[in-house]
Amino acid sequence: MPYHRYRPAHERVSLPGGGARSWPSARIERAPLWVPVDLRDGNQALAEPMGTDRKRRLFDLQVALGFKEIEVAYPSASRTDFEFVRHLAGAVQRGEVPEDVTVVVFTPARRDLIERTFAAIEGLPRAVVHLYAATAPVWRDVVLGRSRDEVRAMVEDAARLMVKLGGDREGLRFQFSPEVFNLTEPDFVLELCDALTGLWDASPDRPVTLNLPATVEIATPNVYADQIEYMHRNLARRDAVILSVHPHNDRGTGVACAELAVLAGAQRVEGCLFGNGERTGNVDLVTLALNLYTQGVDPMVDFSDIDEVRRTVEHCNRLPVHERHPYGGELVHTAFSGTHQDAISKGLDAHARRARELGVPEREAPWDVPYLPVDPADLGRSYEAVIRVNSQSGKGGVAHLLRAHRGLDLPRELRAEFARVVQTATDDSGGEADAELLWSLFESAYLAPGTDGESVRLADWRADQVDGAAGGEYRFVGALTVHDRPGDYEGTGPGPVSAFTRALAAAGVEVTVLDYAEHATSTGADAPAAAYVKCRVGERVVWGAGLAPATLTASVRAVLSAVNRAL
Ligand SMILES: CC(=O)SCCNC(=O)CCNC(=O)[C@H](O)C(C)(C)COP(=O)(O)OP(=O)(O)OC[C@H]1O[C@@H](n2cnc3c(N)ncnc32)[C@H](O)[C@@H]1OP(=O)(O)O
Ligand SMILES: CC(C)C(=O)C(=O)O
Repeated sequence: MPYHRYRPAHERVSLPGGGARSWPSARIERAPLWVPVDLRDGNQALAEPMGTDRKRRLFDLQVALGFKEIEVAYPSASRTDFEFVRHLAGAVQRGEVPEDVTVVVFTPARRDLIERTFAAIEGLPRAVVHLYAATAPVWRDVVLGRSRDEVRAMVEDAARLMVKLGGDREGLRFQFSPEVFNLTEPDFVLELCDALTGLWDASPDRPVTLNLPATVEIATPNVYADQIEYMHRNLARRDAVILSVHPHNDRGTGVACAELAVLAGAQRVEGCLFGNGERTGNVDLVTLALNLYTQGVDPMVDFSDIDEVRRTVEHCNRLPVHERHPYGGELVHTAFSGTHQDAISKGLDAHARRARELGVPEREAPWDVPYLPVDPADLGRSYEAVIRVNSQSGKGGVAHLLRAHRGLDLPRELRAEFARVVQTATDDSGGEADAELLWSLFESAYLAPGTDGESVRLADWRADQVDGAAGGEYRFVGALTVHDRPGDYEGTGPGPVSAFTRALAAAGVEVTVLDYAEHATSTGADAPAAAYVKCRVGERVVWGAGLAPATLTASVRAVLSAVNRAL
């Protein structure tokens, strides 16, 4: 590959004086103003641009999520976009749009198109008109065919026209974007931006937005951060400027660029939900906002039902969101691999314990669960999807699903044993074992023994305490069929389970109980009981399990399960 055709970024952009920087040691402690541009920049990247219905649906979603400034159209580009702005003007007048929401419309620096843009926003009480022009050398030379001075004149003419058409209109503000800011000479951008804030008479009461796009990402994010910090330090009328950024994602570092830009002084970030947009997309606002959220900073937007947001965005864009997309992808909170599942399962238990100790609901307790940077419940997701089992899963994941779906808390050794049963099944199928399949594997491995066709069957049994016996002896009496030979047997022991093993011994089946556990499968007096026993049966050591309304019955079934598994 002829890599020598490409030039490194430091040869293409350099800051006067090398660029002083304070951003490396800064922290983001509050959310910038997020401005979704899905309805303009995102829309212009779609094979089938949105009509009014889809645009309105996405706009309403963005309002509901809490965005306060929303770029809605390029009204001079098409009738659809013009009409959408007219539609919104009606919606605002009907009170359908909250008063703290401002719409932004986008225009190139061309007289006819600017006039059309102003016609579109007629009657809108609050709006930002966003002017853009290409300023980077290649664009000046190749696209516009204009020198720096000619570009400056073009931009200033456009800016003056905007003042003429709406300069004294209350509720109207102006925005400027030097296209491909990150490839434009810093002194030229500064010159243009300062000229515009002068021309538009930017003031703290009526600030101008200067939006500095990484139209095409060309360098590592630290370079963009330096460029933004340079502007932040050198812009005139800084207190009358809202410094905004608009990163694209050509190098896959749009999020990093936006975050470093905010560290460097940006106050506003334009992007799209789930990163739709030209080529590799605009920076993803969902990721940015939730990155802040998971640092304990209020993101000022609400993604508590992330799946609904994703579905709406997919519907409006007619594009899928990748399953691995940060925060919102279908699989991002799911672990298939054994050690991750084990850690998550232990982490969720520890979290529940911590909440109990602190006396707070689980949703309020500090979050520290391995492999899950965010509590899926905060995004409207259930824990059910967190652990999914396939052949790469281990005992932790298998045990978690049995506990979550069936209330079974298997002893550690039994977990390992059952995990091998599951792995054999998933290795054979090559697929996933969902909660239903796990249950049926557990049933046939542990709960089915003792039914018809098994080596040892038990019918009509009783286990009673023997009156007056020292230490409270038990007697077990039952009809046992061993290898198809029926008989009535009894045994006594210090507990009902040992009395049962003696009855089994009387029937010729030698069983020693090595370990035992039991628990209720849910809360409440009627909760069915689960019992687990580890037995030596002849030469073999096996686990058995039993479920029943009463603990004693569950224990007897567990012993029978072990015996039949061994035989
Ligand atoms: C980085 C960005 O996202 S920029 C926004 C990009 N978005 C879009 O282009 C979507 C909407 N665009 C459109 O519908 C059309 O391009 C229109 C209606 C704006 C203009 O259409 P046309 O007049 O047919 O021009 P065309 O689409 O070929 O655009 C190229 C012309 O625009 C000029 N141009 C490009 N950017 C600008 C600008 N910011 N200001 C003024 N003129 C510009 C080019 O120099 C070229 O002019 P030329 O024909 O004299 O060489
Ligand atoms: C902000 C505008 C000009 C834009 O969409 C870009 O540069 O990517």
